[in-house]
Amino acid sequence: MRSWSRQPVTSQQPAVADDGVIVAAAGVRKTYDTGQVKVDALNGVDLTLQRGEMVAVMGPSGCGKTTLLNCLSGLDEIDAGQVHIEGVSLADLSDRQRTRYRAERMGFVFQFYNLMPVLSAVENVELALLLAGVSPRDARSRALDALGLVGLADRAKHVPDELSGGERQRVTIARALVNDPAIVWADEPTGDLDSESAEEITSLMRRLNEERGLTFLIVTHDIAVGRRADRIVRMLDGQVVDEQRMEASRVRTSHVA
Ligand SMILES: Nc1ncnc2c1ncn2[C@@H]1O[C@H](COP(=O)(O)OP(=O)(O)OP(=O)(O)O)[C@@H](O)[C@H]1O
Repeated sequence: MRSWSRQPVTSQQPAVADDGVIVAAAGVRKTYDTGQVKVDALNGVDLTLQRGEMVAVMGPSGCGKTTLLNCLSGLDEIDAGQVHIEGVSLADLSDRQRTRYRAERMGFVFQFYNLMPVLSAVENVELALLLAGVSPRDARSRALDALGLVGLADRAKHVPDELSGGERQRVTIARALVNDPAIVWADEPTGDLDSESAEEITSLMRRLNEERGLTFLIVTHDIAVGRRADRIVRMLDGQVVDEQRMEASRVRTSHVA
């Protein structure tokens, strides 16, 4: 397998900008064109995230939250505007460079886990590392460390079917963390969970944010998640219409492990 390069992804730009801004988006537009209908999902979004922030994106169904997450993370291409992550303009990267950048610098958590059903928890967590050329021994050790961080060291050998919803989501968080990313994008991470598990997952993300300085952008309908964030960004009809700082949210969180 090829080795994993740590060089900047473009020659013109640094891989890491040090002004405290991790995400800078300006005038972002996205239109879905199905052939018959055009949907303006994002209508000029400006958004800045500071390194180490935990931001919740909220708003009614269909207002563009998931589209925003996909466009900011480079999963989807934008039609106008600019997105810089750590000073890197995603538009200046080839598909291959963008994929590599995502793998090296970003983690993802989705509502329905996206775990491989035939793989155990530790195998799910180490998979991306193995694909990136990390040796099996290192990958296993890092995956076990990540499972330890989310309090699941004793479930490493379990397949997803043998885990609760909250435990599965902790595996996806371990998977998102294992490459030591700069930012984690989470789309409805508590959407499939009962309220107790949702609270555990929210506390876990908060703890990882506070203890490891990990930046989170979380798309959510769950106001309990919003209350634990540093900031709630509210969207309507493809635009950011309001931002609310949650001053009291940075309190010590209980450990899940
Ligand atoms: N692949 C697609 N093709 C066409 N239209 C799409 C596509 N994805 C999203 N849309 C439309 O774009 C708009 C924004 O969708 P998006 O999923 O971003 O909203 P959302 O705020 O995340 O909604 P929800 O809270 O229900 O998940 C919606 O009108 C949706 O129907």
